[in-house]
Amino acid sequence: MSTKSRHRKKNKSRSRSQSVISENVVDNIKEEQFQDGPKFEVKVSEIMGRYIVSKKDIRPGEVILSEEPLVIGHCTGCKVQCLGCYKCLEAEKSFVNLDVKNAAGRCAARNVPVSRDASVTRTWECAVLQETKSSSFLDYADLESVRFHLQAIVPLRCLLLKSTDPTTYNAIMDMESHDEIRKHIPEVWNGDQTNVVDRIIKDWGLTEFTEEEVHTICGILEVNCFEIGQQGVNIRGLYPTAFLLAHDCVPNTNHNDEETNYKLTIRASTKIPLGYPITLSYAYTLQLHVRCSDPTELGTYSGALICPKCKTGLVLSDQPLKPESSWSCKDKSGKCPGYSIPARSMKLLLHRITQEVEQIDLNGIEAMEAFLSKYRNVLHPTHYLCLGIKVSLSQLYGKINGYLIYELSNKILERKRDVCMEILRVLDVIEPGYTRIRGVTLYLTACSDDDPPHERHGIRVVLQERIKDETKRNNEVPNRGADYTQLRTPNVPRGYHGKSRQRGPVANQRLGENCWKIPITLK
Ligand SMILES: C[S@@+](CC[C@H](N)C(=O)[O-])C[C@H]1O[C@@H](n2cnc3c(N)ncnc32)[C@H](O)[C@@H]1O
Repeated sequence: MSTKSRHRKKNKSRSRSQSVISENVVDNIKEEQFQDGPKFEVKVSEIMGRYIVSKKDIRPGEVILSEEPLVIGHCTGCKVQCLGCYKCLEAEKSFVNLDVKNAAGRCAARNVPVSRDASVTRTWECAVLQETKSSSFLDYADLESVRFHLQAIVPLRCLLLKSTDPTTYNAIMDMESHDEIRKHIPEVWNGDQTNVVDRIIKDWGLTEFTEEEVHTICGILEVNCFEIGQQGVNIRGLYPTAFLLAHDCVPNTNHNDEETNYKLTIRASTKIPLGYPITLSYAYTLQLHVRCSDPTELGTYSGALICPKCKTGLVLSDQPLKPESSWSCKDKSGKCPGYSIPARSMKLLLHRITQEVEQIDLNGIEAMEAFLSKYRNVLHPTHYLCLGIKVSLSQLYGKINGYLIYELSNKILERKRDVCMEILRVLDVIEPGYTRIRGVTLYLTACSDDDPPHERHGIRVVLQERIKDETKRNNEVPNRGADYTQLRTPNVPRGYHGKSRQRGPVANQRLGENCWKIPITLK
């Protein structure tokens, strides 16, 4: 099971404290879902629109709602994925050989991508694709172009519901699309025009739909979809009720989707008192930087850099709510002569470092440690880029060949423990309560959530066991050694911090601690 984040709305995000709660209750919750009635009700705020609040005190771990999607399909920015099972097919040789009939990777009848395991005849839109000959536009010699075509599949699925299932279509059309805002963002609006609107109406000839209607569907998908899917299958889904959850940088729920039917279950991660908004984070919490108005990000410093002038002060945003704001050293000791960097230079610097992170091999423990060492004088230790790497390290130490738990030296075990504790300290602030990542990290440190934070040092138990064992071994021969199998890590997706990583060598070793000195040219 994977925990995924919802697409974050980029253009209008305000804090909960700004919301004005109206007494209107929208009565669209399926009461039969819970024996003792729904645990939430819908309210309307002038700022947030509809959102849900708890109708009773909810305990951590309690299921708040569980439902199947109205529609699912390829994400924007998808790979060439099967229309039925969404498996990535880009490695299929048959794509480049258009003479191969019935080859896996391409459906001979409709020319659309289909895996060996899934039949495209089961997908809703196949008849339409066949009738409109839309798949004749697919050029498998140019996979990039095929990817763009696939972006129109979910909008098409939504539009087809208009005649096949008008109730579901109306439920979808009742969601927010933010058309008025999106119209003024050319890269969004024009991208949708080319990749979806023109594709469906002009290329595929489905003239029964208006441009306005297709744009609205694009907006609805962008604002309300959840990213779902597991094991490298990245797709998006629209859910009938879950879309109502408001965003909070420190959410009080977590969610997961099931592998076969993509059923989404939302659980409370903390106690949610009666009448309190039920929230989730629209972005991965570990990647959210600049948490509303607080430049310290609630004291986690997950966006902070270390000042290149005084070497100790932290460089934070001067006005976190303004993306164009400069960043400067906030040293209060008087040691710093003053340091400031414009927003664009900061963005470029982070872009460069992010690219470097993305080059690190998914199992590259040494490369990850080298990255942390290289940037130790540049990025705060809990900067989101370092934290992402540390989440990977916490899972890799003890898990991969050459670093299996019983092979780890005391020093590396201590490193694993320290990394886990650092992650837990940040999670205590930004993702409190019962969440999957907390569970995994606690497991990795072999400690319990009941332990007070300063006593979370389960690996110490292992170290003590080992010392005892080694002492014993010195006295009693032969000895088969301590049994560390209990400490095997659960099967968690690699790089769980949610960032997909490319394989390849760690690039740009030259940057390192001197990266602040590299001239940053702005266009
Ligand atoms: C997925 S929809 C949530 C349901 C929506 N409020 C409705 O009435 O259909 C996401 C939209 O809700 C609003 N929203 C959600 N959380 C918010 C927050 N914390 N502050 C301001 N607006 C929020 C934004 O307009 C956002 O684009």
